[in-house]
Amino acid sequence: MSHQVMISTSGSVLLPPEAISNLCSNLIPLATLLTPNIPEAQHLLLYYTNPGVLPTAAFPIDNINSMADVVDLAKRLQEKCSSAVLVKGGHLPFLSDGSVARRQKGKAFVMDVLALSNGTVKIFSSPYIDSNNTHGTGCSLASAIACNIGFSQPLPTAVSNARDYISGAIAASYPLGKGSGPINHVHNIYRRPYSKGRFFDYLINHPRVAKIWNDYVNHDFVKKIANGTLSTENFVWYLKQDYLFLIHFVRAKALLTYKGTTMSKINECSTNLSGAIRESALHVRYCAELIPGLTEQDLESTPEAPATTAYTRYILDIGHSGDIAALMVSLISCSVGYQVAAKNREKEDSSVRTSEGNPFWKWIEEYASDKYAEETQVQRDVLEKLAEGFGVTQVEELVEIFRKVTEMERNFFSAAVEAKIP
Ligand SMILES: Cc1ncc(CN)c(N)n1
Repeated sequence: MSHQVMISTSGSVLLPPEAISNLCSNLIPLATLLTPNIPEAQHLLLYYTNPGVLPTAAFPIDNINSMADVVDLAKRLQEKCSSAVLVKGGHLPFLSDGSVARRQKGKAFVMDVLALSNGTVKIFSSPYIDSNNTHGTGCSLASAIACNIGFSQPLPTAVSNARDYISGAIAASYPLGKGSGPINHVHNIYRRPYSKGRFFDYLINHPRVAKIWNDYVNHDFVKKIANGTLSTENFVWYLKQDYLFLIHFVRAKALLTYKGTTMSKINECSTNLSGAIRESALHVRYCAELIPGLTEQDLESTPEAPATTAYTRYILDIGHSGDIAALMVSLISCSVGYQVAAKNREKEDSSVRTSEGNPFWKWIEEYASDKYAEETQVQRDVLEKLAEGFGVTQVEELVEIFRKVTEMERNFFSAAVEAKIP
């Protein structure tokens, strides 16, 4: 890793032109990622387009008027140098409508644009923190990304986690010395390994979980639902097993409600209870549509498949032996995973999915719906609030619970694809 500041936060050009050309010819070709601020990105782009004319002063940032301009800058620079490029927007906060905030900093977001060498672009956004103590932000961000890459995180995850770390470090900084104070690098040393409001993201990106989560939310079963190639028999097999699953899921939710010791917690948990009951009624209707004459009693008397037994008993066991946090974590992969899985398929184009005339498409619509999103959001909010008080060992135990249930979700989908129906 090398970190070289070309243009400081205050706009001073810190590298002479010869050094910039050296940087571009010798160092940048070796880099995995460049992390320029906007003036640096403009300087570098100019060098690549016309190496003979290197300005000695920074560009005025006024010529960037929208998010699209930053995306364009990142993409053009990425195309010129072969490494990925993260253009940092800390100098130029945006409003939520994508326009430049200029003097309305309180309402603004910091947007960073990552242009990857495969042509994709990712935009990261976080609330602008109004602080003078931002000294060393750029160097620390680059170092944190490098550390995360060292932990084998994919580049977008490494960037996202490093940004969280930096936001926490700015929020927890002190005005030390004269002028801009430093960010607080040790802000999370004795604390939790995730920032406020990001516990769920921490879970799904955890090295022991990430692959299983990805297999689950991009499972062939859901792909086959989305393109209509699943057999009706396998879909009905799944609906029956899922109906049995939901019985125990609702029981576990009831247990969660029981564990709530304040009226507001009881209220939040019971909202979700009715959501799961609504889901099971939907399954009964689906089954009756696909196989006329099939009743709720038929669903109830279906023998449980091993994947159903394993998953439901595990959740109920956590419900009996664990606390409210453990039970919430054991239930959240189920709720949010379906939403992500359905959304992943819904956003694909018609060459991969078939919504018209596809008897299973309603399944995608249900789990990608705003109603379902509202229900999952309530659960996420409750969990994030709880996560503000988790201890270090507790976090490790919760990761393991989440890993297990996510694996069981994946296995449940696999069982539905693989079921041999006579
Ligand atoms: C097994 C399973 N997981 C999740 C969901 C969505 N609540 C569900 N219905 N069934």
